[in-house]
Amino acid sequence: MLMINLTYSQAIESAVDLKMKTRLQQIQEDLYAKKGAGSDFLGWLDWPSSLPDDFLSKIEDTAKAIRDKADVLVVIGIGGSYLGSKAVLSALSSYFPKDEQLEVLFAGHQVSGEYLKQLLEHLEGKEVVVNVISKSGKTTEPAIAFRFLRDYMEKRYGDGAAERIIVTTDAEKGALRQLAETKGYERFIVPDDVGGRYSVFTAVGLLPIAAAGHSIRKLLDGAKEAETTYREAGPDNNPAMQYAAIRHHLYVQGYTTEVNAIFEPKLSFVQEWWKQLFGESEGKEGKGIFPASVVFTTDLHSLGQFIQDGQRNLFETFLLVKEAQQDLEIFETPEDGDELNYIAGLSLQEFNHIAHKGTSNAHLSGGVPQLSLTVDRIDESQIGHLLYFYMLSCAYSAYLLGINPFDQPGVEEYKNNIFKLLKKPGF
Ligand SMILES: O=P(O)(O)OC[C@H]1O[C@](O)(CO)[C@@H](O)[C@@H]1O
Repeated sequence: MLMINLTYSQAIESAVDLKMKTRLQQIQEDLYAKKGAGSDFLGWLDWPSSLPDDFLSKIEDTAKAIRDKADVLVVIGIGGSYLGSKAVLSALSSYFPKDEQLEVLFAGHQVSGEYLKQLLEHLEGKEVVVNVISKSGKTTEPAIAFRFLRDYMEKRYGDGAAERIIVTTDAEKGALRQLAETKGYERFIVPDDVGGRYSVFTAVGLLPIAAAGHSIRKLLDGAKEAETTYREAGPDNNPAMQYAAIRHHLYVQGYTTEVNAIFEPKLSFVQEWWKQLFGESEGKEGKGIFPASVVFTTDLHSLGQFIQDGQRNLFETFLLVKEAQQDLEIFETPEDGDELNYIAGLSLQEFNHIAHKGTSNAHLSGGVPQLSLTVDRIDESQIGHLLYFYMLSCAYSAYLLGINPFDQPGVEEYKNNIFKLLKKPGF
């Protein structure tokens, strides 16, 4: 069970006052009645509890088929079609995967010729499956990557390439859907009412996660636990509401940047996913909190200075893990040449807990308001709970700003400019 521990008492006391509680209750009512702005995109809200078993079995069977025939799965996608699975895979997989495990690699999340060329070289001599993911089916970066990967697969496997390419896209629209039909690729659907950054529990996230051998049922159990817990709870005992309320309270006082801070580097892509979720949902109409992230203790030796002493417009949210899955203990040496014997017996996780305490106190005294979210450990169910928690809280947070959490009109601006510069027909 996820715990939210809000360490900035001043913020808690005044953030969730009576007026705020009334606003949160109204948002809750509208959210579940699907009455708020963007309510056509609320498919994710009860998604974990309404997933049919045969859908999950189909994902698991396809995942097994991928593992049976491939050494490498290349997942092509960008934004919400990439970050959800990348976040979960980074959190759950070993830092140094074993050779016999399926290697999951990503493409189409940037446009680097060097990356793509080296990726194609890396695939030589390995058995490959490609999962190309795009809700719209027309995003340029993954389309470019897929053109190269498709060509590679067809040259290498001939007619057999079609059995090694899986498409995840809209049921009806988009160039990718059309291509999948023409070529006879296996298809998974991105539901109409789920936007990219809310799609981690659909086939978008689930297929790559299952292919890597993680339990999607446990992941969804965690999400389901969050779904049911936060659906009923009111502002006094609903951390998803409280996190949104405190962010909002700080925002109106001029704290316009939130720094998400972790001590476990495995969570760094959860931070990247969180940045898209909150940034793309809230950054509109001249409003929004800028989502930033740091990995401690690494960044205490770079950005720590700014957080401690720089411009006072930021607040910090620690994302903490109570128990480490694996740990090491600092041992004594007879000569004590590095002068570390004084901490002999201390585990590295204990070191991080102490580092958190020291950092938190320092930053509080530097005038940085703080929250902390704690998960018991990093496993499928806790990550499922955490991601659902963030999605729900993000909806509350955007509604508190008076913003539609589910569109991204600003993204079109740069896309149109690029198309004009590229002289794309029709632009
Ligand atoms: O899945 P698609 O349609 O390729 O979109 C990828 C990403 O691009 C965006 O539209 C922004 O560029 C995101 O909202 C989305 O997650």
